[in-house]
Amino acid sequence: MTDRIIIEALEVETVIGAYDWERTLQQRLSLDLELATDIRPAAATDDLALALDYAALCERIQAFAAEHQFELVETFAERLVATLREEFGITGVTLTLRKPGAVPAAASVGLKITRGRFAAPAPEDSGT
Ligand SMILES: Nc1nc2c(c(=O)[nH]1)N=C([C@H](O)[C@@H](O)CO)CN2
Repeated sequence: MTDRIIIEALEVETVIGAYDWERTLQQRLSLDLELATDIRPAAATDDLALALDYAALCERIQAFAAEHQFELVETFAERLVATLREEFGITGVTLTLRKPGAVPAAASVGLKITRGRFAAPAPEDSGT
């Protein structure tokens, strides 16, 4: 299964940074996500209840950003992806995180991680 829900340039505000001055203000992060899913049950029924709801995902990501304060973007990314996988039952997530303005000479800096799997596991060897 290779279907994916995508979320692009989702902006969140959070306290994040390794330096003292960063502990006292909110900074903006921009997030791109690809989330493994099988769209066929939702497509066959036209029923949101059977879909991976991108609006609910965005709301949860905004709440996660508001309720946590990390020093490193690495920690934010790893913990966010673990939370989404656990709460939404998602097998695979790719997250690109950008912290615009962190390095004035760069448009943005950040990271990209993939956790879990996007393809269905290979059928088990029947032994024949
Ligand atoms: N790999 C990382 N490098 C740096 C991070 C980070 O989170 N991961 N953070 C900083 C500072 O907080 C920076 O964003 C302040 O401008 C520096 N390097």
